[in-house]
Amino acid sequence: METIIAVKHLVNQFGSQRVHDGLDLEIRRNEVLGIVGGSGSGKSVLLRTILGLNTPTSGEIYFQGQELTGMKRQELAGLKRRWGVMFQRGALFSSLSVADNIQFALREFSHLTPAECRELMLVRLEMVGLEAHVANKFPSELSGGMIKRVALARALVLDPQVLFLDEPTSGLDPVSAEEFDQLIATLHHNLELTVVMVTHDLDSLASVCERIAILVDKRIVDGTLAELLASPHPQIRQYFSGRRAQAIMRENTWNGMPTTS
Ligand SMILES: Nc1ncnc2c1ncn2[C@@H]1O[C@H](COP(=O)(O)OP(=O)(O)OP(=O)(O)O)[C@@H](O)[C@H]1O
Repeated sequence: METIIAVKHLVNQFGSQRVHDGLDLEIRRNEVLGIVGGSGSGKSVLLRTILGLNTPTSGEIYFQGQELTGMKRQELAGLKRRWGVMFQRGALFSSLSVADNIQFALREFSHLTPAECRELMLVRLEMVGLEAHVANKFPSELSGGMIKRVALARALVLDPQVLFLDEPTSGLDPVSAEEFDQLIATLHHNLELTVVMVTHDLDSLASVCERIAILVDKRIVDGTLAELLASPHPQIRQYFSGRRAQAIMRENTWNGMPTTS
């Protein structure tokens, strides 16, 4: 499968703390990649570096073969318009209605008329399973699950090639989290989206992610969930050894899924 984003030889150091040390990662077109790792292992810093929100100590990021690091700001902004990002907790503008939150980037970056923007906004609302009347509400009037869906609609508004999700199911009850996972899987399938999600949610890993990149020893080890569960690496074993992980492994019946007992 074609590589759409490549991270090469990435080093991130804050003072004396080295978070990434020669990290390589390939994101393949049209896959759902889960990024996992223990608390403080550097998942957010990795995501922020790929998104251009953190300047790395050294290393390169490529998008469709073009090196982003060192690219002119305007050129970079043009390329990144093809990326949708859903930050943790939604990060909606609290003073704007749902409609205006979703239309924000459209107004800024597209040449659509206000009527066309509204129409596209309503299409995105429907895509994420929300009814049209939600458009008139404000973030404070929404449930946690609805906020996530609005944030997802906003991330999809410019028709991205790549969708980045930071802890998409955090704070949701198990039923809402499962529904959200299903929504992501459906959108991935219908829109042929490449999806990159940082998550602690083992259900999401099991049900949505086709490949998993785990941060260990300041670098990435990647594979399918089955491959990582079979890994002899002590930190990977430790990450997946909790009772919750064991329960998920028992509940799921993938072909060839090994057990770690
Ligand atoms: N801007 C910064 N300045 C200094 N240290 C930072 C900065 N950003 C992150 N760090 C440090 O880098 C390390 C990795 O942080 P990061 O937020 O990427 O971890 P994480 O894997 O996302 O953790 P969690 O799962 O708990 O959110 C942490 O020790 C953090 O304190």
